[in-house]
Amino acid sequence: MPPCSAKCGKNAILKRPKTGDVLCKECFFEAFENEIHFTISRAKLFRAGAKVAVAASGGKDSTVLAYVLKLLNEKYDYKLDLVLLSIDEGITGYRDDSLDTVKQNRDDYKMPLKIMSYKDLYGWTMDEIVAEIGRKNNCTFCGVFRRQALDRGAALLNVDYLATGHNADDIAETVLMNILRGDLARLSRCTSIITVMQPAQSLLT
Ligand SMILES: Nc1ncnc2c1ncn2[C@@H]1O[C@H](COP(=O)(O)OP(=O)(O)OP(=O)(O)O)[C@@H](O)[C@H]1O
Repeated sequence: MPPCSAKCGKNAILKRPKTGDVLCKECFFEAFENEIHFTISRAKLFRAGAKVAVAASGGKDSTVLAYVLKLLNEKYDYKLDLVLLSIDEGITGYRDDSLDTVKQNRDDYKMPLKIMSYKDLYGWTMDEIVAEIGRKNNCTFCGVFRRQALDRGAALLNVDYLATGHNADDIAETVLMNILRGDLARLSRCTSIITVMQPAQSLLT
């Protein structure tokens, strides 16, 4: 293994495609957290005292998002009130498992958690919808319902911002999809690895 590019004396464990740096675990964490802090502070993403809902799916992206926002909030004293917001689509064997991870995030990061379910909001679980309409286009319906559920959850919690987690692959996929659709307006807006939105705005932006 080559030595860490940050010259900390340790051996590197990974090479960052973004910069070409080879880094040890500790220096990668530091570089990653510094970049996110730089993005937040340069763009003035949050105002001090704001309430922020982290959209928590239990997957890796939103788990990292919750972790890093909590860490930076404490380290740089953003003065944010952080809460977790999860949507239970009612997909047996999928979301029920990942909600266990979200509950673990709640306990580990000591953040309040609000779970909103399709059943409560719309009267149907996703399993019931699929039983009725079949699997064709079910992901499209589910995505639209989820975005609306997140907006409604954000309004209910009276938050100022809703933060969703996305990685570079997600962004590349979105850019390619927008190119294939010829959607230049959306293409030009796709710039950040963390998308932070006002709850009143559509999550489709
Ligand atoms: N059921 C959900 N409840 C709350 N937030 C969600 C839910 N599903 C997705 N999100 C939010 O939207 C982001 C992008 O979701 P997507 O379905 O693309 O999953 P992903 O890229 O695999 O992210 P993750 O690894 O966090 O699941 C998530 O990181 C999360 O912030």
